Formats: sequence, structure tokens, C-alpha cells
Amino acid sequence: MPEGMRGDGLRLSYHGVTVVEGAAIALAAGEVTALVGPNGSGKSTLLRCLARLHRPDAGSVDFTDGTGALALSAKEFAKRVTLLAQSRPTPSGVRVRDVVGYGRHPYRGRWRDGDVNGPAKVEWAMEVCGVAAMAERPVDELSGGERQRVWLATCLAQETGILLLDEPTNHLDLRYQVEILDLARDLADDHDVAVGVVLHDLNQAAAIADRVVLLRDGRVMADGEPREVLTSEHLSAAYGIEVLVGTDANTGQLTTCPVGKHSSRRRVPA
Ligand SMILES: Nc1ncnc2c1ncn2[C@@H]1O[C@H](COP(=O)(O)OP(=O)(O)OP(=O)(O)O)[C@@H](O)[C@H]1O
Repeated sequence: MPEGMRGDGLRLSYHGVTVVEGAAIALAAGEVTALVGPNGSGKSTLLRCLARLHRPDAGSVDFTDGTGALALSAKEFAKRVTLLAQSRPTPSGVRVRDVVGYGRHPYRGRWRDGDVNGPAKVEWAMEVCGVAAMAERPVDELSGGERQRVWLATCLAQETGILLLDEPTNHLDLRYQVEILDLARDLADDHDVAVGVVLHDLNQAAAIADRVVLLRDGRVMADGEPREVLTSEHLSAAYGIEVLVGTDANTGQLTTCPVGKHSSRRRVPA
């Protein structure tokens, strides 16, 4: 059954200092939800809370079928939710295929047995992330972008209904940025996956998200469809600089343009 999750009334802190307060966020099956906002606004902490890597001081995290996410066993939770974190330690000397195979851990028995679909899922995940050709190479010998795609393949091999991505386009060249975001969109459209993705590029968020959650200073400032949330008023207030919002003449897509000190010099004369 397709599933989503929601967090409500979340208060999150580090060493007693509250960094997210009263946050609510819903990730629906078949939808891409983008979390945006300035540095330090709490996006990663909120995503990590949904991934059960940061325990809330207050609030709840539930799946749409009513199951409490915080009460599940680690293995059951790992069959439902995966997170592509911002940074991960890279194991040395481990082949790409084996790293992607880590994603199958919730499906394996005590003796690493019982996962009949595992090998096919690992091959599929490597294929869609463009790393099948490097399957035999040690992961610590890859470039930052190649590694990022290996980690994404590991998440996909985990075969969860909920996919959390923290700045997944980091380190990626233009083509793979587009391909990874397209893949996230396809997983939502074709497989009913609920995708929650932290993005700094507001144009990317506008291009792929069904919903955008804008955070500022640890609070949800706006939540809704991209055109409702990504307004000049909201963005200028959130980021503390003027942000123009328009529509791209070629694609019809919403575009955002921060105005810097030298922006006028680059304006094309009418
Ligand atoms: N391990 C930590 N210990 C203490 N404070 C932390 C820790 N991690 C994050 N914080 C603080 O929590 C707040 C929210 O951080 P978080 O990483 O969630 O923000 P973010 O919106 O994801 O930022 P960025 O866009 O810079 O990645 C920040 O003030 C940050 O300094």
C-alpha cells in the first residue's frame, strides 16, 4: 500500500538549545515535497527527525496508516523510510556493488539470507543511478558526484515507500542534477513514493515539487503549492534579500532571481 508520513508539533534541539519549534510537515504518497529555507533554518534537522535520526523533544511522527514511526523496530522502519544524508563516511576498499547491497539490510535474515529479490534490486538501483559500469570499483576511489550517485542507489535498493533526500544534487554536474531530480519525480509518479527533499536551488524546487515547505529560524513560514509559497514576499522575508519571482518564457516554469548589488549590470536591455 502506498504510504506517506507526517510530523506534527515537532520541537527539535541540540544540547538543550531548540532549533526547530512547532513544525508540522506532511509527505504524501506520490508527491514530492521540497524543504527550502536559509542556512541553519532547520531543514536537515527536520528531515533527520523524520528519518528517526534525531529524537524530538515534543511532537509526533506517524505513517499515514496510523503507525507511530518512533515505536517501530529499526528493521521495520528501514523497510519504510530511507534517507540520503548530506555526508556519509566512505568505507575504504568496498566495491560499489557491495555498498549498494547495504540497502538490502532490512530484508536479510541473521545469516544474510532470505533476500531473493536483493540481487536484482541492487542491479536495478545501480542502473538507474548510472553507476552500473563502476560496480566492481572501490567506492573510495570515485569522485564526489559518483559517490553521491552510489549512495542514492543504496537508498533505492532499500525499496522504501518514503525517500528522504538531503541536498541530493550536491557535488553533481548539471546532467546528474537534472537526472536525480527527474528520478525523484518518476519514483513519486510511477511508484507512489513519498519524496521529501531538501533543496537550496529554489528553481529546482519549483520544477519538481508538488508542495514546498519554507522554513525560517526553525519555524515553518509557509507550506503549500510552489506558486503559493515561492512568492517574492515570502522569499525576500526569509532570505533577507530581494528575490524576484517570474515565469520562464521558454518553459513556463516559475523562476526565482535573487537581486544582488551587481544584478542590474547583468540585466539584458529590453
Ligand atoms: N550537531 C549539532 N550540534 C549543535 N547544533 C547543531 C548541530 N547540527 C545543527 N545544529 C544547529 O541547528 C540549527 C539547524 O541546523 P540544520 O542543519 O538543520 O539547518 P539547515 O537548514 O539544514 O542548514 P543548511 O542549509 O546550512 O544545511 C542551526 O542553527 C545549526 O547550527
